[in-house]
Amino acid sequence: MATTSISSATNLNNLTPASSSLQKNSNPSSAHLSFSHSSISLQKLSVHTTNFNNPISRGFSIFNVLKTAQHSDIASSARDSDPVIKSQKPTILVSEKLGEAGLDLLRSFGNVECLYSLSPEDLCAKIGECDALIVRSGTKVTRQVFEAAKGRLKVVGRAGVGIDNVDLQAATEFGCLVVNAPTANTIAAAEHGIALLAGMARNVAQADASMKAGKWQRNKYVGVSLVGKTLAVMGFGKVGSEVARRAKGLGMHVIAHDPYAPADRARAIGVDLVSFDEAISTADFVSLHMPLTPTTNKVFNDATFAKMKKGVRIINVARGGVIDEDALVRALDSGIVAQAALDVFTEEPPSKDSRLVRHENVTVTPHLGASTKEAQEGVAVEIAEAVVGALRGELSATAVNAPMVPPEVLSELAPYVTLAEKLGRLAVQLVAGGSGIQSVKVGYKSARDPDNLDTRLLRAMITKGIIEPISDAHINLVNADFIAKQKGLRISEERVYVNSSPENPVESIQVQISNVQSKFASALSDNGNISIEGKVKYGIPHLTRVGSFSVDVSLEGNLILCRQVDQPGMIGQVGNVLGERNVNVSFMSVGRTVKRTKAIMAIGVDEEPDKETLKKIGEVPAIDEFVFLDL
Ligand SMILES: NC(=O)C1=CN([C@@H]2O[C@H](COP(=O)(O)OP(=O)(O)OC[C@H]3O[C@@H](n4cnc5c(N)ncnc54)[C@H](O)[C@@H]3O)[C@@H](O)[C@H]2O)C=CC1
Ligand SMILES: O=C(O)C(=O)COP(=O)(O)O
Repeated sequence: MATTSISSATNLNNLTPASSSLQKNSNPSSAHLSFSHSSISLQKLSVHTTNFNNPISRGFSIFNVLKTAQHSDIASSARDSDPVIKSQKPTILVSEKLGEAGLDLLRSFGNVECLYSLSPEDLCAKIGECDALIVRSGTKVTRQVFEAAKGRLKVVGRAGVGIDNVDLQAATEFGCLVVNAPTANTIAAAEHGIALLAGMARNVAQADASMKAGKWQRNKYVGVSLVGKTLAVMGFGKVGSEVARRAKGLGMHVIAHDPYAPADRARAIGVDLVSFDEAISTADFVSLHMPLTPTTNKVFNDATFAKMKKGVRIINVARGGVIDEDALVRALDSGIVAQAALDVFTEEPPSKDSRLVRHENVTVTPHLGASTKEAQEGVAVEIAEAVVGALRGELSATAVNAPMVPPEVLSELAPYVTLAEKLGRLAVQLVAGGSGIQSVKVGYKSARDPDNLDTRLLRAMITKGIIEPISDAHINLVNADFIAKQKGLRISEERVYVNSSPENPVESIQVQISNVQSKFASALSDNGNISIEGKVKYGIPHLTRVGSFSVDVSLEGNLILCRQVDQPGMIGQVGNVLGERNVNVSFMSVGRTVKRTKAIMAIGVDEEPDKETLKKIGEVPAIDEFVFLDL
């Protein structure tokens, strides 16, 4: 039995329903939940629907979890010719140049707008109309962008590797998935690194400029050889290891520093993994291939240059920010660094009078590492597939800020995901006004080994079900844990082994809200928690227990729960009230603990009964309490 705590709770005032209990004779208008801190009422429970002709409209894809609309050629040509449907297609903004093959793929799915020179203000003004944004390194996707999107932006696709230009924290808070294209430009970046290494060693750029200025300076541009020299690769990931492989081919001795790289991968290429200090102090050439993170920011500075061999040469095709550029100018001036070849800069483009760029021992290129035809086509397709997949509700293998849930797990969990959300929604509607929700316990009964049951999705959906009806938050797999934590909601999970078919990932899900009053006292179990339980039957979510009462109703439409004295004729009496008011009953189920004592009646209704109808139900003599729930 495993219990996972998500967050510790403070008081969750903003999850406090304001309405009071729905005990018998209460004003039926209170049958409609309203909440003290905002104007959100039960009406909010009708799931937000944008409804383009694809599944993102259905609230949770990764978001609503599963793809429901498949993309066929017929469907897409119909969409293209119908102006109404066309306007319902997702809008994908491409803010930097992207390869045609990727654009074609995007166009087959959504309305694609390519706007390549948007100012930050223009981007913020535009983003509220977009479902997806595709950028390269030149667009800063800041918190302001996510704020301006007002919840519409679902995916940011980074057509490349580095995501340092995207505010990931803000993306996560706003429930926006960020995907990148991590593989298609690896070789291009590695080749550019090698080009800079060899070009720098032989002064190719400087000699070229000199000749174009009419000079012939053979003595000035004597270079250094690469063979037998030591190259330190800093960051032994995809690009770094390809640089290492190529440098070995040039006869260099290659060492690498990477705190996270497996030693056997390095050994396989004939590279020694060493400490940071050993790498920088023994190398003749230092090539940078780590990402820009708070840890790597300006990691090459006065102190680290001072540890390097005099006359060292530096190549940077990673990110400008890993170098303190003023310190590099000082190291170049003092001769510690003989030469530098730089593709990337702290500020891009750097200022025209940048001392670093103008330094005679520095070779520069304008962030061209990924800029080969082949890489750009590859990156464009890689990112287009990831963005389209995300918009369809699939979880991308290249998601940067969401847990990976493989497609087979997603499809298996689909009905349980709906069950989880509905149980969350139902449970929160049972909380009485004045109660602050702090702690939710979720129990999964399953025949599966805990390692074989990924509950993140279910937990996210329960969180969604609990929080969305009573706040403005839109919750998905990306932001569920963050928002729960932010709201002081602690969700603990418990998996209980049951001896049933392991074919079913989950036998039942129980949601308990602790330490609260309930507006439907019968929903409280013996331990005082609001407790409901559900199962998936024939692919349809069912409510199977309320408090200590067994019931069996499919979780569709609206639900009235009544507690009454278990006696003949109750179903008929309530049915009559509803029938007279033209409210169609879709199903009914009665559950009791002991014969002829108390029973719970669960009534599914197609229409929402008006106040008068609810009042009349309350007036049926044997009914002790009732509650109307919007699923
Ligand atoms: N100039 C350009 O056009 C391009 C630049 N890049 C940049 O190159 C860098 C590497 O890209 P990939 O190899 O694809 O990424 P990667 O994620 O495969 O490799 C990065 C490696 O850096 C390592 N690392 C992290 N922190 C480190 C630290 N403090 N010290 C040493 N190593 C550390 C990681 O363990 C990882 O192995 C990224 O910053 C990316 O943005 C990538 C492609 C094109
Ligand atoms: O992929 C990366 O990290 C790059 O730096 C490439 O940047 P770009 O897409 O060419 O602006």
